[in-house]
Amino acid sequence: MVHRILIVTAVAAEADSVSAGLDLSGPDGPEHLPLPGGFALRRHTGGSVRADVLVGGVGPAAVAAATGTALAAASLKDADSGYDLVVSAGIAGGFPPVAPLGTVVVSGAVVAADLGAETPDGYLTVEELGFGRSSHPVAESLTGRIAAALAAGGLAHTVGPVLTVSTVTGTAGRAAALAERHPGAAAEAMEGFGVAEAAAAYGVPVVEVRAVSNAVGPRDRAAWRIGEALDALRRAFALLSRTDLVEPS
Ligand SMILES: O=C(O)c1cccc(C(=O)CC[C@H]2O[C@@H](n3cnc4c(=O)[nH]cnc43)[C@H](O)[C@@H]2O)c1
Repeated sequence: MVHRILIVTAVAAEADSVSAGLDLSGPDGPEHLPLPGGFALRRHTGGSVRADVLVGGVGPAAVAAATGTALAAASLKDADSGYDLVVSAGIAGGFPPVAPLGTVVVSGAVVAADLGAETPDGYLTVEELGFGRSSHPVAESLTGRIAAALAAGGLAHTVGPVLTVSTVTGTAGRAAALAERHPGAAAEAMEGFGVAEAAAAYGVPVVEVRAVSNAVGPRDRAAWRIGEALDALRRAFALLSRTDLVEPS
């Protein structure tokens, strides 16, 4: 049985790292498939895996639109075109000391960290406000398989909540507030929750895989390690392309 995986990144540089890691296509490289809305899939096929890589844009709204488009197009085509798993992938800020620079974070949960309300008594989530949801859990069986593959390849990694924010954290105060509100938070990025909402609408499991390019905290551009993070992302997907990620049904 062919396992069909949709991997969504924010920008082309992240998609390039994922594609370089996926050891699936022949010498001609991945097939390019246009989607409505100006989006496009890079289709990697090999063995029993079909992995479509999608550049979805920065932020939860842009990436939800792109992911929803890919999932809708697949669902309208035929029964074999749907996806078994959606992966939100890219670089991220890591919460020190949980997720150091250059390491990989696998989401134990995909959490919308600023989807709620500030009140004089503190922050309220959308659940506390009485509507919507702010977290998508990820099955331990899935995070366990991913973690085992990364460990087997000697790639340093952490499993923990990955926060989705619309504003990159740039102060120690906000980093501390997020860490207190989300115990064990491993990383923050800007797309996971948008990808997860689209995947949930189509009943497809989701997980986030992030490589840490910077620490969550006071803004320090000189300390960013984007090249190292993109290389860790490539190594992660090289290991994952040899791993059975889809739950047996
Ligand atoms: O200008 C800054 O201070 C700054 C710091 C970190 C990242 C950015 C970006 O514009 C990149 C956003 C892009 O990369 C992901 N990302 C990477 N690091 C973080 C982070 O610490 N917090 C949130 N997102 C991060 C994110 O998913 C976007 O796709 C600017």
